[in-house]
Amino acid sequence: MVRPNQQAGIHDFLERQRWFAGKGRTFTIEGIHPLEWLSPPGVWPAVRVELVTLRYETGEGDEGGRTDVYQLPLAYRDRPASESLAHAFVGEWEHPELDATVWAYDALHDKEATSYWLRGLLDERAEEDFSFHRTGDVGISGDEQSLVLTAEQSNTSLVFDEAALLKVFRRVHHGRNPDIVVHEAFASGGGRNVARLFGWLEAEWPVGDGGAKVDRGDLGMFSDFFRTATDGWELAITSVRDLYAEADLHADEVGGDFAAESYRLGATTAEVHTDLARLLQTAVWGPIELAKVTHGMYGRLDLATSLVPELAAYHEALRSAYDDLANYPDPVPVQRIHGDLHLGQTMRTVAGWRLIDFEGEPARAFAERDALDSPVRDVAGMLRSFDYAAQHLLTGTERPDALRGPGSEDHGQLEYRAQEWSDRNRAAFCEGYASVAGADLRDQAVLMRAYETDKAVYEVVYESRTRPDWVKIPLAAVRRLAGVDQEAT
Ligand SMILES: Nc1ncnc2c1ncn2[C@@H]1O[C@H](COP(=O)(O)OP(=O)(O)O)[C@@H](O)[C@H]1O
Ligand SMILES: O=P(O)(O)O[C@H]1O[C@H](CO)[C@@H](O[C@H]2O[C@H](CO)[C@@H](O)[C@H](O)[C@H]2O)[C@H](O)[C@H]1O
Repeated sequence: MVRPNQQAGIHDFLERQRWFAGKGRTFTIEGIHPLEWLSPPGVWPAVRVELVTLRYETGEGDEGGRTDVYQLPLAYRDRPASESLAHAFVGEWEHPELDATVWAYDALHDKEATSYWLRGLLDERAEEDFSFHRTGDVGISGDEQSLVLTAEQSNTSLVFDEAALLKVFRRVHHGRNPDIVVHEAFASGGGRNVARLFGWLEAEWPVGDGGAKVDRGDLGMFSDFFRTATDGWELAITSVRDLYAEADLHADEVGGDFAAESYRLGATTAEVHTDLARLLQTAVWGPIELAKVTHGMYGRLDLATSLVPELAAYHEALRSAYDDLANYPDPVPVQRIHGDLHLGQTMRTVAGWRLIDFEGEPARAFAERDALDSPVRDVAGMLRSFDYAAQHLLTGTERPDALRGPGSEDHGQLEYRAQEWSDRNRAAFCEGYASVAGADLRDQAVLMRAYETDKAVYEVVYESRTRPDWVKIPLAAVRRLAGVDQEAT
């Protein structure tokens, strides 16, 4: 039974979380299913994972009536915790099993609670409805304290002693999590460009109202933590800032030129694709599969146009990119890919580039996320990302000083430089990719245009929902891809 205080506390807590994808939509909590306790009886905080099923009552596009299951690990205390946990407070309610009034906190922020996850992995703990699986030596003792990563995430990640990372999946589903499938394939088959897998936590829970049917899925993944790494997005935008600071210089003349890194990142991406093709399934698409994939693209464009009316003006021109793909005469090799590749999914370590987060686009149905696809989708995603890195400072609140007040006449010049930075790094990435793959994907212009269009359309919806100031960036790409602005690629 869901108690009113519990329901209200969890509802409000979800709405405040960066990782909650249902923000701004009306939803009700349909059920809360607790797993077995992680903590022993009689110990505070009492800790367990609770699975919250919610239903969107109304919504935009395809959201109405859909249900989602969110993972909420809770730490119950018999009195309020210190101020430092205030941001993780979920609510206060009567707890019949604990026979007490409890103060509930998000357990992942509570250092006294998170050791149950690390110990669970090291001991390969198994209970009736959850089990930890360890795939190798983690190299830590189990007494390490956790830190929650502050990165903007769709999930929540904890670092133990800068040695192990636990990513707790917030939206859970039946079946294997694609991130674990890919890391497991690399762990067993070799391949150096992704984090080493240490293990995962899996569970089962009833579907709907506790009937006989159960879902079985992954709740979290443990991996190597790259302690020396810097996020690719941060590195790229540092280079762009350097360029703006030296607006009289060209992209190849400034100290922070990024092209050599973009080239290496292209080569790493091609290596990852080669490994994925070697380790997991591959296939070749003919006309039937191309009709299916373009059907998805037309559908996403129609939905996006209904959500963001500004797209209507480009609708027909964008469709032509998909028409060309639907009529593509040659077979198209497909394989497992990353699925949501952008600079924020890359990390530069001292030993080279690494790719993270193989879960696919957060807005996509889980059933579609492990579908085979062309590597061109990932390359197109990265090309979009270089465009974002170059453009985002010219947009909204983050404009550099040079674009504010006196001197803002420089805007045209900075726009020109931004385009130059984007072109230079997009080209370097493709050349690096070709150096390993043996083929330059820019030569596959039909595929490249269709996938880049699909991504830009996705981004228009993503930005209009999450960062309206930034929607100009993908809209500019939409105009270019529709042939309205004849800029360089
Ligand atoms: N193996 C790793 N080592 C160090 N930092 C990592 C690692 N994996 C992820 N991160 C950091 O965590 C952030 C979020 O990771 P990601 O897998 O993209 O999570 P999400 O799926 O929640 O978006 C990344 O932007 C990066 O800063
Ligand atoms: O990292 P996630 O899996 O949560 O991906 C989502 O969020 C991304 C933003 O953080 C979003 O990426 C878009 O913005 C990036 C800059 O912040 C840019 O580099 C990407 O090219 C652009 O697509 C991603 O689309 C979304 O799925």
